[in-house]
Amino acid sequence: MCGILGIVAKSPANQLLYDGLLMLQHRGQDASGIVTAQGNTFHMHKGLGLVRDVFRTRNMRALTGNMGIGHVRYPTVGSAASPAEAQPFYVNSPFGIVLSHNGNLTNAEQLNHELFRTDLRHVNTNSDSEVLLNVLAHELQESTRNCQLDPEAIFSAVAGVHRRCKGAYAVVAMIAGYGLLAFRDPYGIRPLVFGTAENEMGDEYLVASESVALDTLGFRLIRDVGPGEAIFIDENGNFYNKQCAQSSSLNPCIFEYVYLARPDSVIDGISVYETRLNMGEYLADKIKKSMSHLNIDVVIPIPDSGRPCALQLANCLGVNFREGFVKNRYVGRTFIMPGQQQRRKSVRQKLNAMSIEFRGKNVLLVDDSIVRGTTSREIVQMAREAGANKIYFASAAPPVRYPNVYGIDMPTRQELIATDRDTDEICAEIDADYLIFQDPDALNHAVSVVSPAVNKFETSCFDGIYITGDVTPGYLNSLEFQRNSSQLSHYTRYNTQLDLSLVFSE
Ligand SMILES: O=P(O)(O)OC[C@H]1O[C@H](OP(=O)(O)OP(=O)(O)O)[C@H](O)[C@@H]1O
Ligand SMILES: NC(=O)CC[C@H](N)C(=O)O
Ligand SMILES: [Mg+2]
Repeated sequence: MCGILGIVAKSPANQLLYDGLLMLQHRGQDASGIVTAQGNTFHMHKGLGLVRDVFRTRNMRALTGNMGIGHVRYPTVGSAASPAEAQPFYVNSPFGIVLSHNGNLTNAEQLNHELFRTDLRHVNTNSDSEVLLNVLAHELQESTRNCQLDPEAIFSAVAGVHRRCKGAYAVVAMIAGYGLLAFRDPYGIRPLVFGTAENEMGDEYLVASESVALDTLGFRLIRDVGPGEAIFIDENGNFYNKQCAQSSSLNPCIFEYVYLARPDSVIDGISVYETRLNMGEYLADKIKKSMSHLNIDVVIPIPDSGRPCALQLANCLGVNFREGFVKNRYVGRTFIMPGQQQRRKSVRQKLNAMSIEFRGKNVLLVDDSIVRGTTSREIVQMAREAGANKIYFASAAPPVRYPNVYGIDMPTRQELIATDRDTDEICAEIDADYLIFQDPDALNHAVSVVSPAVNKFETSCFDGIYITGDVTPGYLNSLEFQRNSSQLSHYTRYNTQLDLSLVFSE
């Protein structure tokens, strides 16, 4: 779930891109990058680390031009420590294309072979996003073989991408000297919205993973890019769009609503915040039925993402809501950090329990989800150390039992705490006195009730159903094998201050 961004503005785009990436930082903490276009020239700066660490004033100055794309990375393949896999990616032919990708291709290996053997293209990293860019480049070359580059040729190239690529992809790309292209896979798994701002010189456009980037940059949300749809905005601000997939159906990833997205974003017409309140309400209903024998003194959220759900849950139960954990605002999201050791250590650095809220009380801790159990294990222990009497734990999502292959980095069953464990066993594993999970139907309802127009979701991590149809047990086994054998390189933690930035423009 990386963050992607694209802008066609009427004045320099560099600061808008930087500010927009800051708003998407929660979607990727490992690498960041920006490419701007001035005429036919791209200016690129990217590197490992947070947005604020990768870009210095001199880098920003070199990013000239009114059009650009950006990326914040949370890797699903390759290595978090590889500066070469930071995005955007660039190919020089045809025309010069740069691309930012959120998602994960499930047939990257096969495409890689095809690109090398048939399309005569070289992919230099382990990134599926570089594969995706080369497929787009090849299809664009084909679609412009006997005609000029125009929106129709571009849309025909995207249709080719849809025919060849499997998995999840929300993409922004720039074609040198032409404009900004954005598209979403035929299932619309990962989010992508666009909006406009009126300028005396004409309309400006912004495309982003989440609407929160539009809000803060002063753009008005127009709508989401549809599943399978592509939009193209030329350098002069002319807008074109087309459905490029032979068949499409909207199935947004439900985990975006549970955890990934910011609560103040609206995805596919659904307010993330509202869904989290609903999750709290539905969980309260379940608690009233199954936990009525337990005496809860206080509801305590696990910051940050557990907060809206916990608040509503406490309201519905009529129990006091208290902030028992203080969050260190300088420590990022732990779930998307690479490496279990780093994640465990960071939970302790990030959250601290105030014993006044715990001592002698029966506390109900509420989080959005339990995935590897890193947070819940530490948190329960901290609550015990702070003197809690009984510790109950509630998760706004059902148990995560299956790997995700669509852009969330949890490809192996062994890493999931719910694998081969029932609720009682998970409860024992995190050392809580009682554990309760949201039911899958209640979660679906919590999201779909906000906008009944969307009633199908990508829910594979909860039910093991992979909607793209190509994810076989054999594929999952090979993913697990690859991950287990490459764990050392994947989980190597890097020093963000090392001079690892790739600078193309200085
Ligand atoms: O069971 P786990 O593997 O620990 O994963 C689940 C936890 O990770 C996330 O928090 P995170 O710290 O990433 O971000 P947040 O501040 O948005 O809650 C999520 O909100 C849960 O707290
Ligand atoms: N989380 C994502 O969207 C990852 C994008 C891409 N697969 C990468 O690893 O860089
Ligand atoms: Mg959390």
